[in-house]
This record gives sequence, C-alpha cells and structure tokens, in this order.
Amino acid sequence: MDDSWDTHRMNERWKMVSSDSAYMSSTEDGQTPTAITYPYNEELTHKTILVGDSGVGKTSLLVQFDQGKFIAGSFTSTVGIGFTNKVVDVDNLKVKLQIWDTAGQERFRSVTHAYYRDAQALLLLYDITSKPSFDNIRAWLTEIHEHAQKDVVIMLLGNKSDMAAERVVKTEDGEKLAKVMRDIFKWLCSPQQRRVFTLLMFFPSQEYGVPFMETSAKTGVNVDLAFQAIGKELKHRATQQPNEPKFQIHDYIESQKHKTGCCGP
Ligand SMILES: Nc1nc2c(ncn2[C@@H]2O[C@H](COP(=O)(O)OP(=O)(O)OP(=O)(O)O)[C@@H](O)[C@H]2O)c(=O)[nH]1
Repeated sequence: MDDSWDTHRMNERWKMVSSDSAYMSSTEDGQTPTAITYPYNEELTHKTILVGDSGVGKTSLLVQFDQGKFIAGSFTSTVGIGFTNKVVDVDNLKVKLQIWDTAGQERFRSVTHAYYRDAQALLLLYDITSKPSFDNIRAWLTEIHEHAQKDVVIMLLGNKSDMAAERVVKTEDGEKLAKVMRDIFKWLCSPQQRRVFTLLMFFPSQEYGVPFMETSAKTGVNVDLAFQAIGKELKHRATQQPNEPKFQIHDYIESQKHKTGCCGP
C-alpha cells in the first residue's frame, strides 16, 4: 500500500500544515484573541471506501459518479479492489476523494479488510431488490467495527431505486436501520453485545443515526449528493475548531434531497 495512506503520517502532515497556517486575530490592545482560522489544505486526499454484498452496485455507483454513465448488461464482479480519484467542490474549495471500490464476494474479504484501516469515510450499500443484501448490513457493520477507524464517517445507501417493481426493502426499513446503526456500532464496542440488538431496533436512542438515502447508479439519483455530502463532512472535520458547531450532514442531505426530488425512481 502507498505510504501516503498511513493515517498517522497524514495526521502529522495535517498538524504541521494547520499549525503553520493557523492565525489569531486580536483586539487593538493585542490581548484578546477573537478568532482562529484553520484554512483547508487542498492537498489533502481523503480515502473513502465502498462496501456491501456482491452485486449491490458499488462499481456502478462509482462509474456513475466518475463518468456520469451506467453500463447495463452482464455483471462482472470486482476482483480484489480498485480506486478512483475524484475532486468535489465544497464551498469553493477542492476536496480530493480517493474512492476505493471493494469486491463484495466473500473470498476477497481478507484482501479488502486491509483497506478499511485508513478510510475516513465508508459508503455501505445494499440493493433495494435484495433482502439478503439488506440483512447482511449488520454483518458488514461488525466487519467495519473490527477493521475501520472508530470515527469513520458511515453512510447507508439503498441502491437500485429505479427498480421500483422489484423492490423488496421498503424505504422506511432503510431509514429505520440507519437510525440505529450508530447505536449498533457503539454496542459492538460494549461487552453486553448480543442481548441488546433487538432492543435497539425497537428503542433507538435519541441520537441521530447514520445518514441514509436511496440511490440509483442507473439514473444517477442521489449519486453526486452522496459523495458531495461525504466531501463536505470530511472538509469540515479537517478544519473544525473546538468550539465550532459540527457540520450537520443529515440536515444537508435532507435539504438537498428535497431539491432533487429525492427518493423517486
Ligand atoms: N437497475 C439498476 N441496476 C444496477 C444498479 N446498480 C448496479 N446495477 C446492476 O447490478 C449489477 C451489479 O452491479 P455492480 O456495480 O457490478 O455490483 P458490485 O456491488 O460492484 O458487485 P461486486 O463487484 O461483485 O462486489 C450489474 O448488472 C449492474 O448493471 C442500479 O442502480 N440500477
């Protein structure tokens, strides 16, 4: 793996950049600091990873985002892992995403695990026409918990929203799962583990879950929005000051979904 993906080194680099370029403005007497600004470093590359069962549409989603096209026809499973570099425009700044497309097939699991470690964001996909791919989200969460960073940004995507006639997973079920996913993630860290899962499904905490939307790699619905939201979140994380309010990714997605007339096919 490329050295630049060593998170520690990346953090060190960021610390250096931020401390070099951070500044304080002060009042005329030079005593009271009024603001600290951490400019965003456009040289940073943020690693994002696509995971989910084989056939849910990870490669197609990435091709749609990268090239704006959908290749219909025979399905060729990804072998191992590959990546695409893409720049998203966030608040007039260039945010570089390196998006890793993993193979969903079980036999490649040990290869793909190694790539979770440095991921700052993770898009977890299921296929709305496949109940098993939805049921497996819990298993994927366990994998993520074991191999990814604890503060990784997770987004749940129900793909193939254009296939309304074949839908077997309701939008509400996706929303419900996304709501408890953060709880599940915390629960995975707790010693009580197994007993709690059912309770969580019925009594989610008041906390926001992970962001969720339905996408179509075929029509492009919500594809750009998913990556744009990730870019915004990662940019805000990189520049956030201790007392600054957090970027509300849920609110952002909700406001954009309405604009794009979300959730239709
Ligand atoms: N109608 C429709 N078909 C889709 C969509 N996304 C993917 N497909 C089809 O689903 C099949 C699997 O898509 P892939 O993108 O290869 O799936 P994958 O998740 O990358 O699969 P692995 O590489 O095995 O992990 C292909 O035949 C795609 O054309 C979608 O949004 N709508």
